[in-house]
Amino acid sequence: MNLRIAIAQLDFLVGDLEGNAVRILDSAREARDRLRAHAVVFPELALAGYPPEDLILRRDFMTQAARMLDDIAEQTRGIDVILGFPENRPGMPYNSAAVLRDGKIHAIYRKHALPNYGVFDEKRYFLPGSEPCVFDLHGIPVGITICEDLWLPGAVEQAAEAGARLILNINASPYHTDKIREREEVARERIAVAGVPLVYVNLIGGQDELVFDGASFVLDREGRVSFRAPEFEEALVSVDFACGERVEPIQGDVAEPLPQVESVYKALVTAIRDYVRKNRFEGAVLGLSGGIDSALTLALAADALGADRVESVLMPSRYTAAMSIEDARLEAEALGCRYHVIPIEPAFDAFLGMLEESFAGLPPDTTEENIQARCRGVILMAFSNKKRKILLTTGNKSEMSVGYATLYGDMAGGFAPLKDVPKLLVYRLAEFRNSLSPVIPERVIARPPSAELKPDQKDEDSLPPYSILDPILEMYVEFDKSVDDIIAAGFPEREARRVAQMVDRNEYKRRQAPPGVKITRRAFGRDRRYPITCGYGQ
Ligand SMILES: Nc1ncnc2c1ncn2[C@@H]1O[C@H](COP(=O)(O)OP(=O)(O)OC[C@H]2O[C@@H]([n+]3cccc(C(=O)O)c3)[C@H](O)[C@@H]2O)[C@@H](O)[C@H]1O
Ligand SMILES: Nc1ncnc2c1ncn2[C@@H]1O[C@H](COP(=O)(O)OP(=O)(O)OP(=O)(O)O)[C@@H](O)[C@H]1O
Ligand SMILES: NC(=O)CC[C@H](N)C(=O)O
Repeated sequence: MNLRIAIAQLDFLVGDLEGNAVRILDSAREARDRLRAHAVVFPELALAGYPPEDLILRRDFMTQAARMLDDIAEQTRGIDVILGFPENRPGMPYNSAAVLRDGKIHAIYRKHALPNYGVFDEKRYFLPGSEPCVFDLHGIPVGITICEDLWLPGAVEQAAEAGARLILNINASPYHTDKIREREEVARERIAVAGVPLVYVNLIGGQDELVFDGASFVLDREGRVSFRAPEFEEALVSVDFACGERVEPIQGDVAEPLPQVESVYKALVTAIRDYVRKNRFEGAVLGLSGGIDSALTLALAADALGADRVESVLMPSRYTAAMSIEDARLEAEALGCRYHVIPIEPAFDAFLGMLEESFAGLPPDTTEENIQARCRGVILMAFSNKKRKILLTTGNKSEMSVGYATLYGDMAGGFAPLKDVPKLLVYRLAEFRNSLSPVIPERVIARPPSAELKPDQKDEDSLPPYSILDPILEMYVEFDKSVDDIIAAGFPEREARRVAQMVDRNEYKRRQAPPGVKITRRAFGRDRRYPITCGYGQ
């Protein structure tokens, strides 16, 4: 006998209980009628979206979630529906999975392992379950587990001991580079002990600082991948199991993991697209300088939203090189995005005039540089207000780490696509995008980066070269290494200490920065929470 299971690798909008319920019912019908599946499996907390955060603390939200689950169950016929939902037991919320069958809730599993590190806060919201859930699916005992349950010994083995011959693990596992390999490795470790095949169903789509990449998969009992869904695409697909003495997955399509730079590019595109769509913006606007950060951000936005929904503004000052304006024009034209040219000199002059008397006798310094960045911020926010387009900031992770950006200037905006992308990766992403079609002039990639806020300014006047800065930052921010560790790894003491100091001192800036999407092991934002006011430092 064969068992057919549909994997629903779909995007659910956080908080949209009604919309998500409709998607679940529509997909269940499609899985039953088109795919002829015995069961359809949705991701973790599909009904609520992930992560629902403090919505879980609201009684009205939890009551409505319970009502929607009953509604879905009532309308479920001819197929088993397995889905994640927030369980409403007064004072005792659980992160649960339900098996819906023939108009009823047939079984419930409560997640055992609640992740409470990195971007996860599940202990703030949920109590841990302790019981296994094994149900009969067309004569096969099937166990359910939820996401983190796979990352620790316990729940999967317990389900197998309770008789499960197949595990369905439902997930909301966010992307970072190399995550597919990590997931499949832990899954392999678990089933090596449990000795049963496993179906892993992941969420897809962008949600604030997170992006979910899908890449759902099936492992046979030996840990071989017999199916893998594509990354960053919705999919409703079936996988078959031959059920004799053993339950064996039948070989299906195995999507190859994308090369790293391409997967980051897709993650950023997905994050921008979903942030704009889910927050109902008409499109996006950004300042286009002729530098690489804004060039890449424009390409990402155009790929995410379509060129006709993205506008750019070129705002030359007295320090802007003619080449920069020319390159910015070429970038907008190559992508087919509308652009406006608005010199900032009149506003800059007006501000200097207004401050002249108060600042008499004080030498020019970064104050004047910052006024230029803030003139641009005012203009860009006007575009955002008038056109209902989100303002994308262009700062990358290297700059955000060391505070090389102006508060209320180039940091003004609503979403920061490159916030977790180190500068050296910005270059690789630009080259990758150009390999699809040339949209960023080669000299923009080749030229040394400059903020163009004073004559002949180069980033390297204020910062170590990115070839030194980025690896130091990776050690300090992503791997929590000490300055001594960094020096021991061969970096100059002066640079190591200076970089660590800049990172520590600029927490206040990052706390005021717009959200951006996590693509590395450790991003700024909910993934790295340091005090602003802090007596510990280098
Ligand atoms: N602990 C704290 N908590 C809260 N606020 C704090 C603070 N410490 C300073 N501040 C405030 O922050 C101000 C300093 O920050 P801010 O006004 O931003 O100015 P600041 O960091 O001094 O200057 C901006 C830097 O970014 C560079 N930049 C600007 C624009 C673009 C780029 C680029 O690469 O694209 C680079 C620019 O060359 C300059 O080095 C202080 O005057 C004070 O008001
Ligand atoms: N002349 C300009 N016209 C329009 N926007 C500008 C201009 N100068 C700066 N900006 C905005 O401020 C941001 C920060 O400036 P900055 O020069 O640091 O970045 P960049 O030019 O994109 O890249 P790079 O850091 O490589 O120079 C730009 O990305 C852009 O959004
Ligand atoms: N939602 C979860 O339990 C996710 C935790 C898990 N370690 C992951 O990132 O895949």
